[in-house]
Amino acid sequence: MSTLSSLEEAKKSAAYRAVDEHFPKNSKVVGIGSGSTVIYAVERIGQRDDVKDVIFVPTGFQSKQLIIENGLRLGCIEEYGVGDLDITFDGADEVDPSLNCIKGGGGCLFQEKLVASCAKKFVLVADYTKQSTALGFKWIQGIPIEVSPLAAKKVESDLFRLGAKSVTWRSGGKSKAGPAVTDNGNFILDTYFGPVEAKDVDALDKAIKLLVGVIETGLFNIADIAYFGGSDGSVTVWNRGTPQ
Ligand SMILES: O=C[C@H](O)[C@H](O)[C@H](O)COP(=O)(O)O
Repeated sequence: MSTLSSLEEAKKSAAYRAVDEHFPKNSKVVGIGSGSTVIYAVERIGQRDDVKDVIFVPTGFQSKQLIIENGLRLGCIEEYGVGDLDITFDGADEVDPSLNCIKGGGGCLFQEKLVASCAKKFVLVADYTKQSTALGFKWIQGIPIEVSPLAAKKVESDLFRLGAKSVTWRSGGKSKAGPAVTDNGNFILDTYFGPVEAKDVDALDKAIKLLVGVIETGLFNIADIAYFGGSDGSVTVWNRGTPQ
């Protein structure tokens, strides 16, 4: 009998199916995202017999460890440009029916967007709690925005001017006094704008990116397909361009 909770089972079914349906034959370079769902994607990839010569590019410390622990070949994003990765698998914090998503709940948004931007295909894996009608409807802790520590105060005031309802400096929690520090040495401002309609996501992303001091936002509009595991073991698939 499985010892996984139904939420973990949901993540696992989504990740396993996404890998089974999309891992490219004869692939050379594959991007690996971060978070708790992508763990199952890497587990499934590690079970394949055609990955010995494939290079896996991580999106931060956690995914680097995942690649190593699953006996896969580790690469680095510094070697690759747009279109050089065959595919990237990654998790998401909230996804709308147009496949816009919020990412960065685990603080890995910058490297995740970088690696996804270099891939020919970007596949999301998530559990059913991430399916949403509009970004910010369910993920109310705010869009993660990675900022240079030097500019955090300045960007915070900019974000309020852009219409943010709240800006929270992500904390290091009990294990670190002061702000959380990303794998890139930056801070994260979790910024809540209220629900963002799909047609407004791009404009909001661009407006935030223009602020001096912003490294990257957790708004992504580059996914090709999303797999959501259900609590009953089912998997729902959302495709770009197909009404959900
Ligand atoms: O920074 C973290 C990433 O964007 C994750 O992919 C995202 O938070 C989803 O994580 P999980 O699969 O644990 O829900």
